[in-house]
Amino acid sequence: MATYRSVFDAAELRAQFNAAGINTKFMASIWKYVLQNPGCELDEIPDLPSSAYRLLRTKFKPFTSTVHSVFHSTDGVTTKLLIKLQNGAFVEAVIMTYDTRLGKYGGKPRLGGPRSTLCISSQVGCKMGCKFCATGTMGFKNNLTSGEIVEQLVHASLLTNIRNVVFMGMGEPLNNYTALVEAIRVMTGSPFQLSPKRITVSTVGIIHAINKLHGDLPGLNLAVSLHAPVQEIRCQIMPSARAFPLEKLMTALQTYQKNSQQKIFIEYIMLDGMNDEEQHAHQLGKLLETFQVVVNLIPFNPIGSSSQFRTSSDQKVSDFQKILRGTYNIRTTVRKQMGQDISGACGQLVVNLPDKRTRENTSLLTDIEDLRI
Ligand SMILES: C[S@@+](CC[C@H](N)C(=O)[O-])C[C@H]1O[C@@H](n2cnc3c(N)ncnc32)[C@H](O)[C@@H]1O
Ligand code: SF4
Repeated sequence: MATYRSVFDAAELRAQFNAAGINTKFMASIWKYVLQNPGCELDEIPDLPSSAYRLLRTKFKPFTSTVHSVFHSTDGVTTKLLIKLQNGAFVEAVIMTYDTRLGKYGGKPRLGGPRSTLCISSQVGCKMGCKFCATGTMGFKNNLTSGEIVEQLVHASLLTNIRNVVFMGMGEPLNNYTALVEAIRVMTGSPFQLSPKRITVSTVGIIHAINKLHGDLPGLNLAVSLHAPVQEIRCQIMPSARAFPLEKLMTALQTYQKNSQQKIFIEYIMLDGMNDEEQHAHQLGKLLETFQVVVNLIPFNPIGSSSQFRTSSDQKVSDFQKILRGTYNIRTTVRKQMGQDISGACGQLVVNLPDKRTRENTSLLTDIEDLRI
């Protein structure tokens, strides 16, 4: 079967247009038309040169991925899209909408609220192998193309008004750097026009990529999955910490902050008895006190009965937060747990076709028209 590139694969489309002598100004109008006419054929797009139609017909598709299924969480705010890629692999994208006007839509959350956030995947699986993460247990399958990354935004935008994008789905975005940069450039350009301030890239701490990030994509938010205040604990739960030691990571973050003049988001999963004691809060406070950061304490989301981890008690989380705030004056928030019942919460994304348990516990929509408003 012939494989096609996504029209949202900007580098490929630009290269092909340049080679054929077609003005690249037509790219944005192609994207706009596809966004407004998601079922269209590329032949229908008006006012393109004939050489562009020939090229599009043979090499490109409006979409290379499809929404296989849509799951609603009973929390009323989380919706997970299971997306099938052209190579047959699946990735997941999660919409969180905080505008939950229930009732009119049969008890389902009404999407389209003003504050929908889309959590996007960058890889099928992940090779970093963090011990607390479901995606990490899959191993690495493949990188997404920039077109496949952008298509997640397009699929979600057809359902609701996406205001923020976070790269916190499956995969390590900085391990797929070229596609990530290309995808974000498309998202921040016409016709999407997302402000870089509304895009957050979350990383386990790939130092060489952090060093390039501000130069390539100024203005976006950087979130770092720190999860431990000392190298020893980090290595126990995140094997990648051996390749990217804490001390060198902090130096890279210092430089990033100096160049970007932006605060950095620090993600810290609260793992019972592992990294949630008072001494850890003080170690973290000392590590971060010279930075402009927001620390986000994340309750651990269960990833299966075999997991060696348990989430910290509310009391421990609250004590930890008090130390960071009170002693070190560090802005510290506690992340809400959402979408657990559809395995749509942080770290629960793993490629799995809808099983019986999931179908029973959630409303599975096979027709995405049900969601469109
Ligand atoms: C799935 S990762 C994807 C982005 C990137 N690879 C990273 O690690 O930052 C997004 C966030 O989910 C967190 N996470 C992973 N497993 C989790 C779990 N079981 N419970 C809560 N958060 C988890 C990660 O540590 C990270 O902060
Ligand atoms: S937490 Fe992020 S880096 Fe670690 S395995 Fe999961 S997706 Fe990969």
